[in-house]
Order: sequence, then structure tokens, then C-alpha cells
Amino acid sequence: MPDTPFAPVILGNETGSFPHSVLAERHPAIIQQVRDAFPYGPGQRRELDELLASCTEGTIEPLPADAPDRDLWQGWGLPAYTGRSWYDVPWLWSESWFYRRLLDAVGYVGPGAWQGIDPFRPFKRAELDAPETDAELAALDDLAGLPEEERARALLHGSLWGNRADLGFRLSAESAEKRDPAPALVADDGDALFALLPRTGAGTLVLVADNAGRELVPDLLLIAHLLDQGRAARAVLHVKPHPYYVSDATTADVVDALRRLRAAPGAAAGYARVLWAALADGRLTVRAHPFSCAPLPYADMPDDLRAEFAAATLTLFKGDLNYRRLVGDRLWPPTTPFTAVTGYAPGPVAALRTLKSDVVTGLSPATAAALVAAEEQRWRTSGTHALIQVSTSSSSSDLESQ
Ligand SMILES: O=P(O)(O)OC[C@@]1(O)O[C@H](CO)[C@@H](O)[C@@H]1O
Repeated sequence: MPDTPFAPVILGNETGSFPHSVLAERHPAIIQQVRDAFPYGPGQRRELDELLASCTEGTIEPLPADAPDRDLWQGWGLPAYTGRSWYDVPWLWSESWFYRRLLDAVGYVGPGAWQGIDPFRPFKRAELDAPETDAELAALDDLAGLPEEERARALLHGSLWGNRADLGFRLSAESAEKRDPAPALVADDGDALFALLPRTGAGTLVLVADNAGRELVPDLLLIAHLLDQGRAARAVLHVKPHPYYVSDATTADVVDALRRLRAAPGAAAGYARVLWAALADGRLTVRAHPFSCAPLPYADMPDDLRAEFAAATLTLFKGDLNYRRLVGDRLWPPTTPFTAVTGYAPGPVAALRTLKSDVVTGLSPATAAALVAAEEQRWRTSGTHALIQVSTSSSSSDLESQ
């Protein structure tokens, strides 16, 4: 994507900004939570202290020569950023670097006895085991009698709002719009999304997952429905190759979520059976590509991933972080067309996301104005608004005409 002067890359160095608060407050809090959740030894605690000092006051340091992913990070910009403050490099990059360093500190990267022990697992498990999850799964029973289109839309909205860890299966956006001065759903390309997935579908849906637990469960339910109803012949679920952004889903989290579904009463277990069978016969596959944890926008994706997305009927990106990577982590004017900023994509793409960071595109002038009038800029990060956006074509000319 061209470097567009009207949409600066977001950094974390502006005191009082949301990105600054993530680096200065959220990351130290995450270190503390992880320390409290595990019986780590003195070496790990020392490393966590060092990470705390580095991420708040220090600079970016090189990876050890024997780090298994050193070559990846060398290619992802580490040489250019080494020696610079965490606040002065792209915020997306510093955040990813934080999680990479955290995994080192707790021994996840190994070798050693703590290799592969997910420091966020207790938090993910707690969410999956929460009574709210039972209530949300029980709500599936109410969908059973509905026409297929309504079930599909309810499951789409469950997956969308699951990004806020809220599985309320909203049957329509209209009711929310009537209630609030500023719409809860700030863009709704739901019809365009389902038009790409007709019930005669012979294609592949790629779903690029975000969080585990109460977001991954409705993502899996949506996939089950689309496969079961013939809206997709195959599905590929992209998860993270290692723990990331606290709650991001890994393959282990997929297994936990499936087992949770399978053990649930009522309709939920039926969805689990569909998914289990699809995994067994290869109609559903799980992928953990290294680029899923890259500190870069999807415009920079490697050729093998580009080819995979190109072959899909639709690639569906879940959540806020994936949205930032899909459109570029920049301060776009909110009315910048979504089709323009995703014009590099090799095939149709969709975003399902609740708004939890400053980045947004594709709003109508009226919606953008209503949001600002009602909430100033709080709507960008509060997680109370969401969007469904679809682009079926490459259209860089839209960007040029901005
Ligand atoms: O991708 P998610 O789970 O929807 O949201 C992740 C996220 O909200 O957490 C960050 C703060 O660390 C935000 O900047 C980021 O986009």
C-alpha cells in the first residue's frame, strides 16, 4: 500500500493517547497478572522485571542469535528498530514485540521445562468455564426453529459481538440503531457477506480468528452453520502459532473450545458434532501461520499466505487487531472507503470487529458525524460499536481520489 501522508502510522508516543496507555499501563499490568497467575521461579521473575523496565523506559534489543524465530523478526523490521524507544516505533510493532519478549521471559520459547506453557491459559480457561458461556450456549436452542437465513444472521452477529466477549445473538442491527443516538453497528455489509456464501456454495471460507474463549466459540458455531448448510464446502480456521495479545486463540484453544461445546447440553453439542466430523474428513482445517503473529499489516503478507487467501471464496478477519492489520494501523479519515484500503487483498475480504482502537474506515459521513456528536472520540475505543465490512474487489483508485 502506498505511504499515504493523510493517514499517519500510529505510534505510541503521544501521552494521553490510547496507544500510549497500552504501552505505559496495560503492558505492565499484563506482566503483573502473569506473575501472579504462575508459580514462576527466580529466573523467570527476574526476566519479567527486566521486561518491565525495557518496555516502559528502555529500548528495543536484538534477539539472541539462537532464537528460533530470529530470521522472521530480522525480516519483520527488528534491525531497523533496535535501539529505539518502544514508544517511537509503530505501535503495532511494539505491541507484538511485547508479547514476543514476554514469551521469552516466562520460558515459553525454551528450551526447558516451561517451553510451550501458555502464560495466558488460566485467563482463557476461566472465560470458557464461566457460567455466562453456559447461558450463551443455551441460547442456541432458541435458534433451532428459525428459518436458515435468520439463524445464519444471528450466528454472524454472535461471532461479531463475541469480539466484545458478548455472545448476545442479536437478530438484527435495526433494534440497536433505534435505541441509540449513535448506531451500535456503524457499518453493516451483512447482506454482501451472505451473498458471497450462497447455500449452493462450493468454495472455501477462510476465517482468521481473534480471541479464544467466548469469541472463538461463536466463531466455531458460525463455521459449523456455514458448512452444515452448504454455504461453504470447506473452511480454514487461522489461529496464532503462539500465545499473543493475551487472549488470542491458538490450536490448543480450539481444542478446548470444541471440547467445551461437545460437553454442552442441547443444540450446542450438535454444532460440535458437525465441527468434529468436518475436522476428521478435512473439510475444516486449522492453520497456524507465522505471519498471524507478525507485527505488520496484511498488505505485507508473504506469498504463500497471499495464495491461500486468493483461493478462498471469502477471507473473514475477526476482531480489532486483525482489522488494524487488514486496513493498516493508521489514522485514516473514518470515511476512507474500506474497499480502497483493502485493495491489495488477493480476493474478497470481510471484517467483523468491535471498535477497540482508533483505526476505522468505511463509515458514511452521517454515521461518522453522529458518532462524534454523541460521544466525541470515545466510540473508537469503547468496544460498544461494531462493524461488518466487505470488499469484493481491488480498487486502489478509491484511495487516490480521497
Ligand atoms: O483484536 P482484539 O482482541 O479485538 O483487540 C485487541 C486490542 O483491542 O487490544 C489492543 C490493546 O492491547 C488493542 O489495541 C487491540 O487492537
